[in-house]
Amino acid sequence: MLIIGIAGGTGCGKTTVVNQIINELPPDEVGVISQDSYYKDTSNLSYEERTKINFDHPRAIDFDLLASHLEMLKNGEPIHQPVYSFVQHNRTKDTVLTHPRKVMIIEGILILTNQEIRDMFDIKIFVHADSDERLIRRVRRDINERGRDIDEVLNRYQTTLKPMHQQFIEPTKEYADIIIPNNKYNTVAVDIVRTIINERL
Ligand SMILES: Nc1ncnc2c1ncn2[C@@H]1O[C@H](COP(=O)(O)OP(=O)(O)O)[C@@H](O)[C@H]1O
Ligand SMILES: O=c1ccn([C@@H]2O[C@H](COP(=O)(O)O)[C@@H](O)[C@H]2O)c(=O)[nH]1
Repeated sequence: MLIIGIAGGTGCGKTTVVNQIINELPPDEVGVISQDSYYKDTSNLSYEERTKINFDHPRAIDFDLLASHLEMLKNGEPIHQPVYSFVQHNRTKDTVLTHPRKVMIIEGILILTNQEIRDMFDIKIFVHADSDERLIRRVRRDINERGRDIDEVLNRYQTTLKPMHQQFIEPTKEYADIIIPNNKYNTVAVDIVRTIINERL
């Protein structure tokens, strides 16, 4: 199994890059796991309390569960990947049965911050987009797809996203084997990653 980790700040285009990579690959040979699925279960908190959680700090992520799931996949066992709701700020009761594939892609803002997870990756990729570009994309996406308003997105950006990005996410760029510049759509970089995967397949 080839395990690829794709990190980068919110809105840099991780999900888009992953979709471009897997688009022309055989679906039964590639699997995707999102770090977002591994936000800790916070059902013990009220909705109001959950809105105050710092979702951009490594402690928000259940890395133990993610590590054990990756271990299971490596051993050829399927996992029940949790499903997260950005509207409820919590895990749902659903899970997605995820089978081991020849290539597993794990994407998320914080996945390179955890050494145990980092050491499981055969290839580490960091997607870079400038912070103004990421903020513009985040505003659009959170309002259109995640039920937020402009004040919520901008407040969260100033108080949490920006400092957490500087403290935890940007420094993990140094662990990357490949850095993909993604201020514009980068088909060349996507083709290179696809070629590497095809060689393995
Ligand atoms: N290179 C790009 N140029 C313009 N818009 C982009 C680019 N990459 C992604 N986007 C858009 O930006 C938003 C955030 O992208 P997404 O892939 O969800 O980022 P991430 O998963 O890193 O948060 C989406 O609406 C997506 O369509
Ligand atoms: O309940 C939640 C959980 C997380 N977030 C934000 O999501 C991004 C990470 O997702 P990307 O797709 O990589 O942007 C992170 O910055 C969290 O702040 C949220 O808004 N609500």
